[in-house]
Amino acid sequence: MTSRPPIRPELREWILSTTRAGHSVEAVLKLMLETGYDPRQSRSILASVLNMPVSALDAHAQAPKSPPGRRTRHPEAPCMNVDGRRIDVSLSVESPTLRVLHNLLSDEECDALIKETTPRLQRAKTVDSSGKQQIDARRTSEGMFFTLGESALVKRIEQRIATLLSMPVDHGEGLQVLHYLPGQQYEPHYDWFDPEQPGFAAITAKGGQRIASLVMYLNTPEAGGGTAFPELGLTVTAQRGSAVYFAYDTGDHASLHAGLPVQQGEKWIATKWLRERSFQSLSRR
Ligand SMILES: O=C(O)CCC(=O)C(=O)O
Ligand SMILES: [Fe+2]
Repeated sequence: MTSRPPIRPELREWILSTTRAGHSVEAVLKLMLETGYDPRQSRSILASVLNMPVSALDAHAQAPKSPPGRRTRHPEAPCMNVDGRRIDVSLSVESPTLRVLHNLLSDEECDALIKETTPRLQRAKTVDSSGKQQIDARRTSEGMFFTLGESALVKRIEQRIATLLSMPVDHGEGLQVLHYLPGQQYEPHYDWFDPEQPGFAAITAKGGQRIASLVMYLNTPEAGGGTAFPELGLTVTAQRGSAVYFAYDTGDHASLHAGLPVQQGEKWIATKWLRERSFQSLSRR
């Protein structure tokens, strides 16, 4: 293992602000070389700050431009036939783009996902402005991430989502499962990453921006626990096997949403976030 040299905070900040301002990785490397950094050192520093392997950096630097971002296909009422299932679209909103879906998952799939998750729970984390996972007081649930295609069940669900939204599986982040107990909630937030945050370049270096979310309910809480969209005055009821899908552009404030406090019983959800570009390699699947 090679240990990485410490990176001066001013240099880190300069790299982040320069890439955030739209300069390519190649241009940043060129500037570093001109300032006197040696080629190997600059690549290693840049890869570390942008949180990507040096090999990905090389591929990035050679690529003339990122491919244009893709968008999900929005499910259409009254229903979509996917994977031998009839998925009902019971509510459609156009701004923000939002769909309530019934029968996305079977009862058996919901129960099996909860069972696979239970031994691996820990306090849910959010991504901080530098791209690191952190415990967040706004989110009091417990949760965990599956890797892409981690189990046969996860793979099946991911494939169903990919077909439903017409988006390759590798544009998805790993499935996140959250567990809320009475009083626990997820306060209002956006799922897209804020370009004003210093870590934006690092968070979006792989996969680009988030473009859509799918929150799947794995059980029906006895009371509370819906997903609220305050800008719409809408609360989607958490119901086993159902889901809320919403798509957004960067800066879309109408997509503000919250997991309301569970009042009685518990709440289990699985969330799939979609990126505009390929987010991960499928080589291990
Ligand atoms: O718990 C909910 O209903 C919403 C979850 C959510 O917003 C998220 O996982 O990003
Ligand atoms: Fe969210």
